[in-house]
Amino acid sequence: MDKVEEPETVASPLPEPEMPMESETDYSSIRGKMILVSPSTEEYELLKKQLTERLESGNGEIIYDIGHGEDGKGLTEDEYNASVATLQSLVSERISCVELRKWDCGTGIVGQYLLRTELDHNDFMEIRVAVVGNVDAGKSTLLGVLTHGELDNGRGHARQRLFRHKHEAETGRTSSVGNDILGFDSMGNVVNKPDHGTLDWVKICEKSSKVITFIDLAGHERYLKTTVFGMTGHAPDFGMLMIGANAGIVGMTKEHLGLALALSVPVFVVVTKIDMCPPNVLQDNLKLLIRILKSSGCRKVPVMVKTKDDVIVSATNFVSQRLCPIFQVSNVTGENLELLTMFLNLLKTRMPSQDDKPAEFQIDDTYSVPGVGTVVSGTTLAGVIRLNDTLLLGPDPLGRFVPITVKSIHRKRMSVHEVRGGQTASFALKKIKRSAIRKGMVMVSPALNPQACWQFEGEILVLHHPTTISSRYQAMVHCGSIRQTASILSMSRECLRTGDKARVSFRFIKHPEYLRRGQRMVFREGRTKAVGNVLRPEPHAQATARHHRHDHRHLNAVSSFLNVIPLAPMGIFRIY
Ligand SMILES: Nc1nc2c(ncn2[C@@H]2O[C@H](COP(=O)(O)OP(=O)(O)OP(=O)(O)O)[C@@H](O)[C@H]2O)c(=O)[nH]1
Repeated sequence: MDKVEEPETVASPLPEPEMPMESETDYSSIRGKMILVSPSTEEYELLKKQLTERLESGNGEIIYDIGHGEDGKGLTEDEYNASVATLQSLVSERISCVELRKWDCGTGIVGQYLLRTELDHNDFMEIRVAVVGNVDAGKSTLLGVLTHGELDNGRGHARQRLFRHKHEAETGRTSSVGNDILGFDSMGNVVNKPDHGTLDWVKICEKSSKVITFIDLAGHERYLKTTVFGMTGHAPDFGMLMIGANAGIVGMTKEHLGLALALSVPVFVVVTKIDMCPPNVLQDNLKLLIRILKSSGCRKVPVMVKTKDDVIVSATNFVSQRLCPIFQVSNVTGENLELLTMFLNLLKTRMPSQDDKPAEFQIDDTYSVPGVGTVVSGTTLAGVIRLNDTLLLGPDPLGRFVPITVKSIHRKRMSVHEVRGGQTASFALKKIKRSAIRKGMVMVSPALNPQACWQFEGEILVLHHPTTISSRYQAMVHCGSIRQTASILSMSRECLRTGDKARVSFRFIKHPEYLRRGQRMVFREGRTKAVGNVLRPEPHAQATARHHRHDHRHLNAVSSFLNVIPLAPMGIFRIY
């Protein structure tokens, strides 16, 4: 296919060396390229210590720059080789050291290595990617191709494999939202090996150092409730927005992009079907996409990912910056799929494990498994939960929390002894009926002394409402895995219209919930949408109002998203 002329893209920014770490040790004496070339014994020890610290703070994985000295110059070939040899000797046996790229920066050679810790066979890093986008964008096909390693025929071949697998896996599923997994070993190789079309999740997890879980949320408007629940309740690290090259930005595309933006989930875009799209159509659709991403509402920096260098730059700057990488792929010819795979391999979780914090687990589903009993699935938000730990489960309809013991733990259907912050898991629980548990409940360490609340104060921004919202208005609150109708008790303004911001006091209508300050929330009913933060949960006994300072920045950013209105196809604000 003819390459499409570059539309008004933003050039890939030049790679920045990683920021120096905050550390108690003074590393200034080893900050220089020549040190890695031939370090003294003392310098070598400092390098080793620095590397260990960086790996720890990077959750077992970092990208190591070679040749970025203080003078900004690169290395000669010999110096580069000596530096690589030093690096390889610095890392222990259990750390893989893989060259990502090596290039001449004009003043010499520089390079980047991926260092990744090999984990025990029942441990792996976990990245959750929410897959959003309109129906027919090629989502099931892409997931089928990525996870089964076989290209599509353009008539649904890859999709069939995925569906068959899903059907077969049905009995062992751990979440009501469809999931697919892609495992990478410590060297960054894909470990998925379908056996007669079927993927064994336990085998994948055992061989993986990193597992990408795709949370399938894309689809039709009538499933928007599920999409919102998935984006709030499943705590995705990233959003993958799928767009068909021919169709462009249609249907739910903007709605899903807006939702990710409102919830501060970094998004990358995958444009599929480039093999069957006339170049001028592709170019027009990309132009519109870039215009939307760059609009004052989104304020993203779109980057067309065309080379391995673009992948590395995008992946390393994805979390901290406003980058929005855009991939253009074909599931039929396989074009650029290797770039997307490499990008997925380099993604890092946004959720620190926080091992030293008290355990917190949010429940997003419950099951009754024959022979096992009651099983809950969800995400560990902080701390470490081990087999036989006793946690407090609640709140029940009366706002109580009851002690509960963890009988067994599964991560992606694999039996494990513990689970930590940022990881999804399912627990078999002792002596409790499934009917006593509902989505939105939590299991937390007794040290947290959890309190349930019927009421809370939030700060919201109304993204769309046909008329005005006033007190007693009711809508669904989505907050973490909580999904319950709440009624407005009072507001800091008399009434709210599209674009208004206010402090609002809410009351749940059915049962109390466990909320934390600062949690993101979505408030919606039909086409009415608002986003915001929980400012102050009000535990039963504590109704005294306290003054809080708020951070208005995020709401302002989302607020300016309203400027996208003129781009909306029907002239209605359909974007969060
Ligand atoms: N030529 C070509 N066809 C593709 C490509 N990707 C998907 N298709 C075809 O497009 C059709 C729709 O793909 P799906 O994967 O079902 O689309 P979807 O977004 O998952 O749709 P839903 O699952 O219904 O939400 C299928 O017939 C695929 O074979 C591609 O890159 N090139």
